[in-house]
Amino acid sequence: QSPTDNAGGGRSGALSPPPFVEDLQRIDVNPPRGTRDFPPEEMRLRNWLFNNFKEVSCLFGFEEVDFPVLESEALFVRKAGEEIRDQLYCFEDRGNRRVALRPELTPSLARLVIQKGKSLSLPLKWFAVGQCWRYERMTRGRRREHYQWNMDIIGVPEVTAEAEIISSIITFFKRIGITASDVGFKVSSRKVLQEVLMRYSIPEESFGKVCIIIDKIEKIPLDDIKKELKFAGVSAEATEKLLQVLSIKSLTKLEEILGGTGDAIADLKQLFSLAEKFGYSEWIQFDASIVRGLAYYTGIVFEGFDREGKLRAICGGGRYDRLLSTFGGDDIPACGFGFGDAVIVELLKEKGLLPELGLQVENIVCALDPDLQGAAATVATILREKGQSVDLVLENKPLKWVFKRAARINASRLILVGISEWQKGMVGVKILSSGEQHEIKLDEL
Ligand SMILES: OCc1cccc(Br)n1
Repeated sequence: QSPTDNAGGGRSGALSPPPFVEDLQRIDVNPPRGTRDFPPEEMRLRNWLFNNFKEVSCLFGFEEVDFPVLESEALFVRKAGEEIRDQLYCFEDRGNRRVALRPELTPSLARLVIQKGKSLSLPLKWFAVGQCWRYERMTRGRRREHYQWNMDIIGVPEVTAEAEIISSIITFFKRIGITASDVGFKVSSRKVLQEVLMRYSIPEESFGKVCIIIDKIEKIPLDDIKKELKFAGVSAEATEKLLQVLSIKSLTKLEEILGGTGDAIADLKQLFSLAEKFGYSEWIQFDASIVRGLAYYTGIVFEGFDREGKLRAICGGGRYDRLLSTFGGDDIPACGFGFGDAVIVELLKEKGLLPELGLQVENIVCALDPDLQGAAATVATILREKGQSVDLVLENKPLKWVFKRAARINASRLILVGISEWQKGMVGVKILSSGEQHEIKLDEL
């Protein structure tokens, strides 16, 4: 709509709609179900959070990457019964291609690593912050999108990689005021389950599916878990053994049950020893029930939890040494984590740790006379070219309005462009915190 179309609206304030609009239905001005807008205040908090994600990633020497939000559906169609598959936001595009809004970032990362192939020098330390989607029936009123911070180390088979990425998350928590009294990490290894299943000759290809069933152990009745395990080919005896092992909370006990020769125990012992050296032992504990809900994990798995038990898992991750070969690539050992942007904000609210993030502008510049609007623009440009932020008053407004806006935007200085000062090549400056007022030359701004 151009300004001249102003049908009946006054010079100031909202324009009344032109005649043809009346017979249109007003659109729904809310964002689509399960999605969020980020108006300025929410966007400041989001930027604060993401800046901490990125600063920690760079502190650990990681490089930022990103991928399309839209991916081929084939990237996510794993057959292990994962919730992330059941809730895939997928459709057929106008070219009849099956596509999906990514529900996570790791498969895209794996795709890019395969695509780049031999041109990459390992190890890779990549991070990303990206919006991920799920299509969940709104019966539960949950969100359909969130932003995930991911850090991944590709090409390191040793547990030092897992120890490093856990250290990065703890560094993040400490930066934003979260302590080991607020949050802990439950750590286990899928090799624990694997060693049990192998003793009962459960085929390797059932492994991912069994883990997904076990991951639901606190979400559905135990009888349903047993039924699903039976359907997956796990005998009643094997199921009982599995459940017994899953209740173990100490490495010593686990070693008694599994024996001290397997990789599971060796990996976990090494991780806890490295935790000591990194200085974060108080943050982590062994918990055999942790399997995580993604089929592709093959080793150490972990999840961050709030010790008050009020919130869902804050973050989670683990080792995934076989993901690339599922896409036809050569396997490269890898581990990483995902950290969503919603639960952490709930935790910060709970702990009274949300930062105060008001708008801050250094200068508000105002012409005292409509004929000086051009002069005010000149002053604003001089200040901006010096790297100073300026809110330029763009209309002829009473001073009362200007002071009110200056307070709302937390301006430090009010620059008044008046005719008498301007004729001397000067402007009026008012320091808003002290009220002190003086005239200065333009080159002293
Ligand atoms: O935590 C799983 C997940 C994936 C995509 C979107 C949202 Br909301 N949540």
